[in-house]
Amino acid sequence: MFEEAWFQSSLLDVDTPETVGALGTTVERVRLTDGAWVDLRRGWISGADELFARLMETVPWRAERRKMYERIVDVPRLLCFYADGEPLPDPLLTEARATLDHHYAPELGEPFTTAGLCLYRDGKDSVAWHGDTIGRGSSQDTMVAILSLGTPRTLALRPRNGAAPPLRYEVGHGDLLVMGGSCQRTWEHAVPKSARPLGPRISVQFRPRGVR
Ligand SMILES: O=C(O)CCC(=O)C(=O)O
Ligand SMILES: [Fe+2]
Repeated sequence: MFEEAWFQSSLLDVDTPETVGALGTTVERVRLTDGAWVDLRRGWISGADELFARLMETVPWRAERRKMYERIVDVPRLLCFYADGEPLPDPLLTEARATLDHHYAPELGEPFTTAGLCLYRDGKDSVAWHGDTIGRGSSQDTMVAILSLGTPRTLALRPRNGAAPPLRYEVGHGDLLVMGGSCQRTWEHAVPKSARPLGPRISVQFRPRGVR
């Protein structure tokens, strides 16, 4: 139902063939404080309408509940996690990951092995301020590469020490944003709720083993 609304308002690129673009010099790096950085590659995947539709359809999206401040609350987005060694839900994501590995392996020193998928059904879905610090990201430099599909949303970043104002990146259909260096432990990120009626967004987070 909600995907129809999004397609009616977009029909962005139905005639464009699905392509995972090159990275190389198309990636723009923004250096943050404390050894954190963000890479941006707008329009990395073109012709991604069909990919979006396939993921909506084929991923076994799950609602989760979590304990927060002594209460059990609904997680405000749907989730699906592909562990190390599990096949990704779409061949285009496998190709995207191979392209990331080719570009980042020299700097990262290891491949991206897991994929976390989030579905933000509308503007009320969100992720609160956090760093991906469940695993090694709490103590080591690492990378988290995020592919955005569907409705553009704001990905906000702020330093944990409060020394700089938050940054806001509008991440759109087919865009790649990579958080690197110390970003998970020295900065936090969030996808804030929006008061505007928004269509759905899918985010695919590629992470190395042991980063969560
Ligand atoms: O949706 C996004 O782009 C970010 C998701 C995120 O930060 C997470 O799942 O850890
Ligand atoms: Fe995160």
